[in-house]
Amino acid sequence: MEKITVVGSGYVGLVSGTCFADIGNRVICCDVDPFKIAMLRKGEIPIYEPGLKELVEKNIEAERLFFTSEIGDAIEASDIIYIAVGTPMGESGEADMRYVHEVARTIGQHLNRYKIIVNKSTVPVGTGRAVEQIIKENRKNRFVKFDVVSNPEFLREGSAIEDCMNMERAVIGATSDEAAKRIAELHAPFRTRIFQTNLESAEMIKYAANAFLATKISFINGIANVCERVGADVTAVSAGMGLDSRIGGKFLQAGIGYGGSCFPKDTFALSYIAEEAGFDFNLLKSVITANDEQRFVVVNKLREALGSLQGKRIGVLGLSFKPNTDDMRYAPSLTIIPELVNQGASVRAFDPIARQAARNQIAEYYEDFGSIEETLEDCDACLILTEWSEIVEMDLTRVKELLKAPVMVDGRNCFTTQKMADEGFNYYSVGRPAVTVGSIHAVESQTLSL
Ligand SMILES: NC(=O)c1ccc[n+]([C@@H]2O[C@H](COP(=O)([O-])OP(=O)(O)OC[C@H]3O[C@@H](n4cnc5c(N)ncnc54)[C@H](O)[C@@H]3O)[C@@H](O)[C@H]2O)c1
Ligand SMILES: O=c1ccn([C@@H]2O[C@H](COP(=O)(O)OP(=O)(O)O[C@H]3O[C@H](CO)[C@@H](O)[C@H](O)[C@H]3O)[C@@H](O)[C@H]2O)c(=O)[nH]1
Repeated sequence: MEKITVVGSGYVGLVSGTCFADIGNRVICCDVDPFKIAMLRKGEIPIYEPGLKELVEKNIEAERLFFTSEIGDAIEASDIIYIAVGTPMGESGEADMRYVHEVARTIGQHLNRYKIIVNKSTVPVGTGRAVEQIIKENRKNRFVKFDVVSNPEFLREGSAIEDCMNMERAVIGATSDEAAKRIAELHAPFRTRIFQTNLESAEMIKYAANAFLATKISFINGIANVCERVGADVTAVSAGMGLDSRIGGKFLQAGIGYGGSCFPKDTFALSYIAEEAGFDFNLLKSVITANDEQRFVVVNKLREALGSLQGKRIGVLGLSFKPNTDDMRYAPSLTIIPELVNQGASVRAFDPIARQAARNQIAEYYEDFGSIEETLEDCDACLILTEWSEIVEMDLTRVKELLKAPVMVDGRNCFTTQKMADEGFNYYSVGRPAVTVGSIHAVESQTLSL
């Protein structure tokens, strides 16, 4: 049993802190946000993450999980201190390190005995060394020792508990073998592979992994755009590609590009790191540009399907950057909805969970509704931006009745083209032949014969 303090109780800190508690450790999660801590103490979860509430409650009851905004006290009480604060995108694309540095100062000031400081936030190479230096400069007693370890996090929002409990690997970068061994042992109950390396490589692995996944997505979106123009079907193409184990079938779903709190900022940060180091990472820059452009594919399809967006009413289904999360950071909807409005459309929108979070960001651009039915009533077209299960499973016959005309643009390829042809929709998805019925023949790609 280790005594662990996790500084930062957001998506990563709260989930990993809870999972560390669940495998038998005594964990204090702390945060500068007193409202978050007050909620957590009552067993209320400030974010939407499936299964998290139950696991937090279980570990509070078992007296393994505690919450506080007294960060100094929490640091003094533990032997392993995890840093899990945000590293958002700075003004020039760089990772904004102010929160990590602030935590390092606080740790230095409260270094009352030997501790291992573990960085879980996604940080540029050199951060471990910088954290070490800041702690040294701030510790009151220079004889108190400590070690710094990098242990980047790979969980995905929406399946965070599952990803943490069954992690594919734990990357541990350290300058001290002893400290690395202790963090490896902490992970033993997860029965995962441990990959031990130096601080710098561990920090780089996180950015490289995210940039590679982002590259896969931009690549398949590029292939999808070609597929549309030559009459191929990207779903078949990615399935066929994925059968080659050197390629793998995961992360080859074409759509409206990646969003979320990680890929957009981490690709920018890596591009910035490369530039600072004297390397112009053109491939990565193209991945970013391709992703930005991919958002507009669905706007163009809608405009082509409807002739013009001027005066048209569009029913948007899904606002979060992916299903099973309320996170709106860099969600494609934040770009797409204002663009629809700029082109003269009015927007009605629905999201089962991210409704409030979305409203906080772009409320002036759309009206939001509590159900798919209310949203789509009398709309000129339906636009799918997130593949929430209730959207994928919606009653298409009813959808057709609600819409003025059966026009659907699907940014997530939720339905087979055959199904949509059978249902009688004019259906435009990404990288697949358009399905048209009646008089609307707007998209360049092939029409499915009915
Ligand atoms: N969200 C993910 O899916 C994910 C996955 C892997 C890695 N990461 C990385 O993990 C880090 C955290 O991401 P997140 O999504 O959990 O962020 P978040 O914004 O959800 O949470 C960060 C928390 O840190 C708190 N905080 C800020 N400064 C603090 C301080 N000085 N002391 C105590 N608390 C402080 C904030 O109040 C906030 O609650 C980032 O570097 C991110 O890139 C995120
Ligand atoms: O084939 C795919 C897979 C994903 N996406 C999109 O890519 C984005 C990111 O998806 P996902 O990776 O599932 O979500 P995140 O929760 O952002 O997780 C990523 O970012 C985290 C933060 O760094 C990492 O820890 C995870 O390993 C990494 O998958 C979303 O907008 C998805 O819609 C696609 O368009 N096509």
